[in-house]
Amino acid sequence: MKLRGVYAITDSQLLAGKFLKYVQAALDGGITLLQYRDKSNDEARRLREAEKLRQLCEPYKAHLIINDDAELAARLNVGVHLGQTDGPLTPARALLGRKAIIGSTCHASLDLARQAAREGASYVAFGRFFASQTKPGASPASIELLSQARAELKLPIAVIGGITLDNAAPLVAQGADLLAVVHALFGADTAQEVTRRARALNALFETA
Ligand SMILES: Cc1ncc(COP(=O)(O)OP(=O)(O)O)c(N)n1
Ligand SMILES: Cc1nc(C(=O)O)sc1CCOP(=O)(O)O
Ligand SMILES: [Mg+2]
Repeated sequence: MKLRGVYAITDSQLLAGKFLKYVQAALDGGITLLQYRDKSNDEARRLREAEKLRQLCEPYKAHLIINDDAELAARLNVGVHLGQTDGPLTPARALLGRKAIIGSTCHASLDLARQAAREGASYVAFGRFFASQTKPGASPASIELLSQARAELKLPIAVIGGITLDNAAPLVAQGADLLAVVHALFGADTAQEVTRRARALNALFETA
């Protein structure tokens, strides 16, 4: 399975009232991964929404990833993204099986990425590369780190944090495989614009 392209991440506040419509629009735009990121404790709603997203993803062959919650991912037989305080990778891999996509937040640290690779991650994520409206407090990462990581790591590399159509090209040129975006996609005024932006971000991989 090739992990390359646009990695759309949901935001429950930003998508209020248009959640499924905008996700469908992103899928129409050809996203590779969709992350369900909901920071609430409403387990029933989280299960319902994640199930719906899995159904939506299926005909597009896009992969659903659950943020933070390996148990929910196991329940739905989909992937998970784990940050440094979201639980260890090794038991998540044992729980989800060898084929599951498991991502790991590595901030700006090659050491964390090496460790994630040893512990069975499917991809590593570095960020934030630019100022982020979604997560303004995220710690910064530099494009130099990205080229070092690319030279050393065999795993796909996701980049995140304030990524837009205007700033993403250098990240792809330095070896990013996955452009993880919230606002640059789902902050659009219309569903048609979500699709257009997803296509335009995808097109950056064709010229790289
Ligand atoms: C693709 C991707 N990269 C990084 C993150 C951030 O994960 P984390 O540090 O656990 O922070 P939260 O997203 O849980 O607030 C991510 N979700 N996805
Ligand atoms: C969830 C998240 N994690 C980050 C990190 O740096 O680890 S930045 C971020 C938010 C990404 O949203 P946007 O594309 O709107 O900036
Ligand atoms: Mg997390």
